[in-house]
Amino acid sequence: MSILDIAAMPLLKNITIDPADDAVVIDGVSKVFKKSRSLWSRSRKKAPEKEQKKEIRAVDNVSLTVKRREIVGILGANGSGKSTLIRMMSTLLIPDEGSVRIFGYDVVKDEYTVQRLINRVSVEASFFKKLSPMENLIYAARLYNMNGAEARKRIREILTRLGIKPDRIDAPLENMSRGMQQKVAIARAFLTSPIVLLLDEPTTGLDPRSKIDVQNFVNELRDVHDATILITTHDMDEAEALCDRVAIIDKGRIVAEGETEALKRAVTALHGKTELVSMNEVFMHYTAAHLITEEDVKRYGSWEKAFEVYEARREEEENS
Ligand SMILES: Nc1ncnc2c1ncn2[C@@H]1O[C@H](COP(=O)(O)OP(=O)(O)OP(=O)(O)O)[C@@H](O)[C@H]1O
Repeated sequence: MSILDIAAMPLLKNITIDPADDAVVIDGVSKVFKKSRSLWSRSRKKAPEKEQKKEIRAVDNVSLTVKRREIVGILGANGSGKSTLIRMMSTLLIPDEGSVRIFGYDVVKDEYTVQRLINRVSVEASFFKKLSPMENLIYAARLYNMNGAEARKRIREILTRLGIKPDRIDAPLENMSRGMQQKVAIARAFLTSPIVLLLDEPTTGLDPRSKIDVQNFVNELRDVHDATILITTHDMDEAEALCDRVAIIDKGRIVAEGETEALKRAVTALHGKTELVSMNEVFMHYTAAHLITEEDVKRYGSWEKAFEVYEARREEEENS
């Protein structure tokens, strides 16, 4: 029996899963935040106090189904709603509208069962920084009722697989780079039960070699251990290398969905090109193409540059 199969067992006792069920069913989900306006914009707009809050539809009527053993990428620019969606799937936020089901269990009604089925990895992982990766992961293993000696062996194996040198495994976490700490967060998710794994920008800040280590591990989790994986990313190469399917999200809405090859073919045809466009072009087409004019391209020198300027402007407006 492999490391991950054993890890899954104690955690999933008493939960019934039908392997024929879809792993994740998101149905018409929305989430609205109320955000205070900045002092600057308040003084400019001179709105009365009670109108000072603006509503942000972070996730807007999203529906998405993920089959068991699928790797699905959620692609979106900064602030497009990716993390909010992932947080609703992992019970950290309650949807305002719609429902999310994980193997048939509702994230609101069956919160505790869902928490045992999913694992979310994110940069803001909470660790005891004075303790070593091994100590932190042993702590996590205890929470999941794993046997100490077994856990120790598995932790060493996973950390080594992720490229953490043996002498760093027992040294304080606070002395490690952000990228290395990110790997420890990934190891923690792999250590516990990866039935559905939610990876929130898992390789942001990692060097190319480490990115490949993580991507190989993600692939292995699906191929060998039947995990279902959702990944949020800005990295189009990663999406292409890893995902069976992607959903592009813009201002909280899914604007395109499908296999990367099919999306590339569709955008190539829409642009009347003969050579297949890149995933970057697909992304830009669905998120901003209609807003960038020929004049913008001329002014900034290239489509990509014009897109960058557009994104920066959008972020600035949002924060005002
Ligand atoms: N707790 C919150 N309170 C108020 N607004 C929020 C909150 N969380 C997110 N938002 C807003 O909701 C929108 C979507 O944010 P979200 O973090 O989901 O985007 P994202 O696609 O994950 O972005 P990034 O790639 O930068 O992490 C943004 O406008 C953000 O400012």
